[in-house]
Amino acid sequence: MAAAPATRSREFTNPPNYDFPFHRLSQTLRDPNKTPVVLVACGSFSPVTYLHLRMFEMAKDYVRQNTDFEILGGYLSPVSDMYKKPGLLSAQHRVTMCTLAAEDTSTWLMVDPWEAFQDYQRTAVVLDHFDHQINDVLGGARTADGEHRKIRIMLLAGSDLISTMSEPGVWSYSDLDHILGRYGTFIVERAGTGMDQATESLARWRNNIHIISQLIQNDVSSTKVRLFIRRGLSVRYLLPANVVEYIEQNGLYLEDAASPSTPVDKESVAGSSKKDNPASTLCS
Ligand SMILES: Nc1ncnc2c1ncn2[C@@H]1O[C@H](COP(=O)(O)OP(=O)(O)OP(=O)(O)O)[C@@H](O)[C@H]1O
Ligand SMILES: NC(=O)c1ccc[n+]([C@@H]2O[C@H](COP(=O)(O)O)[C@@H](O)[C@H]2O)c1
Repeated sequence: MAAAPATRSREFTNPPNYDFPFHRLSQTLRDPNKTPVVLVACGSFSPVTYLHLRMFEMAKDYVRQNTDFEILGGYLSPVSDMYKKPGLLSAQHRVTMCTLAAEDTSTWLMVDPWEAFQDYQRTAVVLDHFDHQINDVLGGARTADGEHRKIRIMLLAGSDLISTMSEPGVWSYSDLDHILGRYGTFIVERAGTGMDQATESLARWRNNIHIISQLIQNDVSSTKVRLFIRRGLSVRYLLPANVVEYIEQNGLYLEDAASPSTPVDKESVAGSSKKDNPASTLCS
């Protein structure tokens, strides 16, 4: 297993009026023999879909059947507007849609707006922020006997995101070592990205990489949802009903491109390409 990298700075910049959400975080470990874990999914969520929410359920099943972890909570962390990805609606709308989705469809998912409402933050820093809030500020978890346990933060991602970790220039080595060496990840298989390709060159952290097969293939993507809306097609049952209503009420995604810097014809129903994404060169 890779050696844990040195601890980073614990200085974090919070957006104005920021409070870390923990109303659904369990801080009691049911099984004292297990390692408490919180899952964090980073992404655009423009808009959030049922697939984003299902990733957490898939991870929960996987964890119960294959690991000695116990999941105490899950977070969606929408990326900052400064990420400037094509189709990225304002953070305000994306955070609201994620909150509507999580509150309405789940009992254990929360939305953390920390990353969304400030300058772009690298994923390694986002995970450090969660570690700080959950372990340093909230004090981690306790067993039924009152014994303290540190909660492990782990990244939950689709295989397309993980495959970018093998692309030159997108992630720095030290960030990868921090994310995969110190925290670890659950990778949900995604149509169009082979797992071998996705985990190519990440072998040194293999003990911290858990691969989850999609037993029911579902290839909903935010790109397809945006395209459907622009074409006047229904997106009902691809995302939670209250999110569909919010999109309709606010007339979202009707414009040709949410990002003025990127022509809309770079998006296709087949999915967005990281290579076309100006935000994809993000090494520190
Ligand atoms: N259908 C899916 N299967 C597996 N993982 C998914 C799926 N859709 C999204 N994810 C994962 O969810 C996370 C957040 O994704 P993101 O917000 O980029 O959604 P997206 O649908 O890929 O968006 P876009 O189409 O705008 O690129 C990423 O880790 C991504 O890999
Ligand atoms: N170097 C990095 O930290 C790095 C590189 C690429 C993507 N990411 C993150 O991955 C997520 C990608 O989201 P999308 O799949 O919507 O592009 C975002 O949260 C982004 O911040 C981080």
